[in-house]
Amino acid sequence: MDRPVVDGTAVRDGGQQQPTVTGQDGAAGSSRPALTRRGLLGAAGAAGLAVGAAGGAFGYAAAADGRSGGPAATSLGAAAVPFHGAHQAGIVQSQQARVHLAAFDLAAGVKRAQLAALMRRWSDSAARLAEGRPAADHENQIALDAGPCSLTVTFGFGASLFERIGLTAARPEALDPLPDFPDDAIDRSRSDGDLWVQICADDALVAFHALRVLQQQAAGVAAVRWQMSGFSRSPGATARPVTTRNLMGQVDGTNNPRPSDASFASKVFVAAKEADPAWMAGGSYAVVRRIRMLLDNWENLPVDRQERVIGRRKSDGAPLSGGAETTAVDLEKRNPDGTLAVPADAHIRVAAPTANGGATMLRRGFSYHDGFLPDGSPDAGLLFIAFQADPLTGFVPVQRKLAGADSLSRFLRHEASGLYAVPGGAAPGGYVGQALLES
Ligand SMILES: C=CC1=C(C)c2cc3[nH]c(cc4nc(cc5[nH]c(cc1n2)c(C)c5CCC(=O)O)C(CCC(=O)O)=C4C)c(C)c3C=C
Ligand SMILES: [Fe+2]
Repeated sequence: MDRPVVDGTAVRDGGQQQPTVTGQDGAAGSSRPALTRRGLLGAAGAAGLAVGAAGGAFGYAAAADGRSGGPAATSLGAAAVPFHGAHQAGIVQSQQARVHLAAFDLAAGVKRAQLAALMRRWSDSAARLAEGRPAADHENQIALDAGPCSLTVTFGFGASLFERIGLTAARPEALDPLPDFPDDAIDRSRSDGDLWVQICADDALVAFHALRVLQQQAAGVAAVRWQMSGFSRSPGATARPVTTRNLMGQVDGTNNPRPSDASFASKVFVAAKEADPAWMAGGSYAVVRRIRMLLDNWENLPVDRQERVIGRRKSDGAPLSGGAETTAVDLEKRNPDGTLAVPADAHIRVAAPTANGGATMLRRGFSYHDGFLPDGSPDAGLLFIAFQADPLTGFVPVQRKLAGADSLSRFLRHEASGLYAVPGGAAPGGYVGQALLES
């Protein structure tokens, strides 16, 4: 799982700060200053939104204003991420506490126009829910009283979609199936899919509400193929902003690219002038892998050996070459006995962009735990999610190398896999995928 990448990160992880409305363009400093709950509503009003008529919006608005007599909504509830923008929300923002991933397959015979109507409906609902308003239809009141809780909804298209709606020529080459990697144990029934949705929020009810609304709105057009749920650290759980940990206990996300990096946008998003096909301008490609951790084996390994598997200290995430968590890794550094400080098969050495022709991706994974297997071992691990401008120069070369040379791989099983084209963001009044579906 990976490190928060925008200013909002620090806000979320530390949990002690004021609510924010986080800009979704990902540029450094794109997080807007803290808004009060009244300010949030004021901003919504200024954008021409109908806040406060009935249902969830009224409940939230009234509570926020203190008119309902109940306690005021918290800063966590009031935090909002705009749905509209150049890029979709849910990519550059720090991980929220909860995630639902779902893939949908189109019903037989569904035409392009029906899919366009669904994408419009989904986009409209995602925009409303991200503001703490009720969905336009199929509103079930599960999230009644709650604020938006940093809800983001991100939509993607799988390779199988294009032929189904007669748009084969518009399918990006970058959506060619991922290769099989050594030791993959992929369950295809929990992989792929025509449509992909990533729903993230800092509240479990808010996240499930969005999932249920989208599922019901798709009835007759698309049905759930697979669904997975995950979690990350809750805002306020730590005394100060810190990088989150994964279920192996490692500090995870330190060396993610940051929006302030000069190459960030070109590595993560498809540039408009290079977009091929053109409808992917401002978009990204999401690689999704369900990676089970063999935790019984891992936890039997002494901590000093665990540290050599990753190449970082477990206590604070500092590289074994020295310094603190954010100190640049020195891959040449040697111990007094002449051995490499970061071993040759350490995860961070094998995965590093310098070892993979500059391959870079924005990792935004979540932990999952789905109970215990018959042998008593946890069915738990990482919902690995990586965004990049091109998976052929991002995920693919790195995973190819990891599968052969990474000492972490003997503690992992890749069990499900998906690759999705994530179109650019929608403008108000538009919908995600419009440039494809109305081409
Ligand atoms: C193909 C890409 C990657 C997969 C799959 C992957 C799985 C995976 N990683 C961890 C834990 C950590 N990964 C860390 C760093 C790191 N991982 C990748 C890529 C994949 N990881 C990259 C590119 C990097 C950064 C390398 C660098 O430049 O230093 C770390 C260290 C902290 C950090 O920088 O994030 C940890 C810890 C797990 C547990 C896992 C599968 C379950
Ligand atoms: Fe990793």
